[in-house]
Amino acid sequence: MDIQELRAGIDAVDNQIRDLFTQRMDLSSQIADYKRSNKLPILDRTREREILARLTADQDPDLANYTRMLFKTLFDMSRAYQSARMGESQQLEEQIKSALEASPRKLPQNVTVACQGVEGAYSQIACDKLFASAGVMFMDSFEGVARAVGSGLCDYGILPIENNLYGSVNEVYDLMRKHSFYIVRSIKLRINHSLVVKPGTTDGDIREIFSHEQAIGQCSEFLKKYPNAKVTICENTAMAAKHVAQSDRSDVAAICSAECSELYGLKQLHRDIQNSDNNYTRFICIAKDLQILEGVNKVSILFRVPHRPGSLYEVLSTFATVGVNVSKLESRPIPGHDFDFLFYADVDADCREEQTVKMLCDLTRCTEEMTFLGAYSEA
Ligand SMILES: O=C(O)C(=O)C[C@]1(C(=O)O)C=C[C@@H](O)C=C1
Repeated sequence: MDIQELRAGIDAVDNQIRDLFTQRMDLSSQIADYKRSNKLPILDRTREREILARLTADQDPDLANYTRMLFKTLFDMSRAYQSARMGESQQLEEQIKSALEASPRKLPQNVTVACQGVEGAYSQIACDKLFASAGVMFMDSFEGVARAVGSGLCDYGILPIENNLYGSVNEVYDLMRKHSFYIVRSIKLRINHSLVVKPGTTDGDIREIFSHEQAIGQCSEFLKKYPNAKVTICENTAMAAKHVAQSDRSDVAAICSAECSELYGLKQLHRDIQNSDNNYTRFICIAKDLQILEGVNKVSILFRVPHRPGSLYEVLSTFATVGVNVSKLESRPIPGHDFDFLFYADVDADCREEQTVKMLCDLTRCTEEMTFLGAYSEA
């Protein structure tokens, strides 16, 4: 066969592919309508896997790889078509616009705020800096804080998100996907830890040291001075201090703040014991509904991209196109999904600007999943 005949054959096949593609996209759009009415997510990975397995089962293995590539691209397009149909980006645009109109200008003051731990926790110190006269409700866990805000029990919640020396508080990142809440403010708190004991306890007595794992990590150099002491992790530094204060033992110590030491009647045996003086923790203030307060300059999002070359690049280039700096990019494995990761990004952008809203809408199209976590300023 000469090349002209072969090309005529390809043209005929291409016409069929185009017609079948149109037919497929039309069916996909009808599925989008069904999913919207039944509140189902666009992505159905099990269904995609089933299709790939069925189509490649009796194919030559070399060709099967190409079939997989072709169909993964078709799924990407199908999902993008569905999300445009479902108006995901339009919903986001409307949500931001109505929050800009309805939000208070500043954080209201006579409110109830959920913090994890007990009196004296660093979260409470962060809360006191953001709210002059809030009622604080203490929760057992970070998840308790997210739940208190989600259920409306508390107006706001405070959660630690990262420490510049010890890194991210992974549990809080995981909560962002599990619970629906928005970041409305963030605050950077300088953290100075002390080693505290009951009056009378001396350095030589110490056999066990209690604290939160982040504080233990931040004081790892100092802890080398106590090779014989057991280090025990607590939920929170304030809980560690309370535990030491209430213990009958005189061989225990806690790592916590100076404020906490005073609150529980303990003595600071050593101050500023953290590995570096440049020790900061960022806390986020969360609310159930989106609130965009005055002076916002940061946006946080959570997203998932397909496993194909260039998919993360596409997201990053969306930021670059509008000249937006990415101040943080963190990836977290998705529980129950092998080697599937979620990305969390903080970007320096003003949500009151049209181009930021457009950028966020573009992101809903080039990601498999995109959650807008809020627009806020950092103190
Ligand atoms: O079957 C579905 O649920 C669809 O939405 C269709 C489709 C596809 O294009 O085949 C698209 C997205 C899903 O992730 C799975 C499959």
